[in-house]
Amino acid sequence: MNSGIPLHIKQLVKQQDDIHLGPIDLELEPNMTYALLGPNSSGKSTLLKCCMNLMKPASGIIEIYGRSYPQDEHRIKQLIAFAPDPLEGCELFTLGQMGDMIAPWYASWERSHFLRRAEQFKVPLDKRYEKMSQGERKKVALTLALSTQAPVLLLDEPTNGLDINSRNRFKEMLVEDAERIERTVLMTTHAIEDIRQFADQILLLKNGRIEGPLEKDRLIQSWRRVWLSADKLPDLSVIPGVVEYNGYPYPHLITRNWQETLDSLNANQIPIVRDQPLSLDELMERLLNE
Ligand SMILES: Nc1ncnc2c1ncn2[C@@H]1O[C@H](COP(=O)(O)OP(=O)(O)OP(=O)(O)O)[C@@H](O)[C@H]1O
Repeated sequence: MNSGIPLHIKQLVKQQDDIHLGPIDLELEPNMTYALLGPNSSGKSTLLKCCMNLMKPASGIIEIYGRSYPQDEHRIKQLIAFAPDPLEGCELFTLGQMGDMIAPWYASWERSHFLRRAEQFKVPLDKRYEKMSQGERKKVALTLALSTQAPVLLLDEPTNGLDINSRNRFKEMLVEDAERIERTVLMTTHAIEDIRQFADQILLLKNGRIEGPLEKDRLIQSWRRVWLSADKLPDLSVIPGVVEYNGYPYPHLITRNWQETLDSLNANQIPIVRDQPLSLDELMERLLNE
C-alpha cells in the first residue's frame, strides 16, 4: 500500500504552441476516478504528458506519492501508467512484444493478467500496431496500462473508438481492478457516457486553469431546472443560486444551488410547478461555458 497523495501537481506552468497552462494546483485522492474535461486543444493531453515527464513544464512540481521528477523517475514509473492517444513509436511492434518491453518496469505486472485483458478485449497479441484499426490500437493502450496494475492510471480518451463490447469489457475491468487494488484514475474524455459510468469527480480545464475537483453526484443534485407558477413570479435578485431565468413558454429558472433556491422560493411563497435535474450533457456544457 502506498501512502501519501497519489498525484500532486504544484504550481505547474507549461506553454505549448498557442496554449498556456497554469499555474495549476491539483491533488488527487486514492481510489477515485477523475474525468478531466475541456475544449479541444485546451491542453488536457499535454497535462497528462507532463505528469509522465514526457513533456517538461516550464515550472512547477509533479509528485506521485511524494516522489518527484527527475530524481525519482525510476520509482515513479512503477507507480504510474499512461494510455496515450495514440501510442507513439510503436508501429512495428505487436502487443505481445510491447507487453514484454513494459513488464520489467512494473513490479506489479502479471503476465496472466495481461493475457486475460488481451483476451477480454479480443485484441491479437501478434499483429503489428501499424496494421491495427483505431479501436484495436486503443485496446492495446488500455491492455498495457491496465496490466501494469499501477496505483495511478492516466487515460487519454480511453473509450474513443471502442466498440460496444469492448467498452463494456473496459468498464468491467475497472470495476474488477477497483475491488483488488488501490487505484486513482485520471481520464480525459469528451464522452458523456464516460462521465456517467466512470467519474466520481469532475475536473474542468478552462483557459489554462483547473476548476475542481467537483463531486459528480453533488453537481447532479445541486443543478436543477425549476418551473414556476406564472401567477406569482419572483424577483430573481432575491433568489440565490439562479443562473438563468426564462419566461417563455413556461416560466422556469436554472439553479446551481437547488437547496438554497428551494428554501428561498419557499420563504418567498413562490409556488413551484415542477422541478427536474439537468441532463448530464447540459450540466457539463454549462460548467464548461460558465
Ligand atoms: N506533439 C505535439 N507537438 C506540437 N504541439 C502539440 C503536440 N501535441 C499537442 N500540441 C499542441 O498543444 C496544444 C494542446 O493540445 P492537447 O493535445 O494537449 O489538447 P487537448 O485538450 O488534449 O485536445 P483534444 O481535446 O482536442 O484532444 C494544442 O495547441 C496543440 O496544437
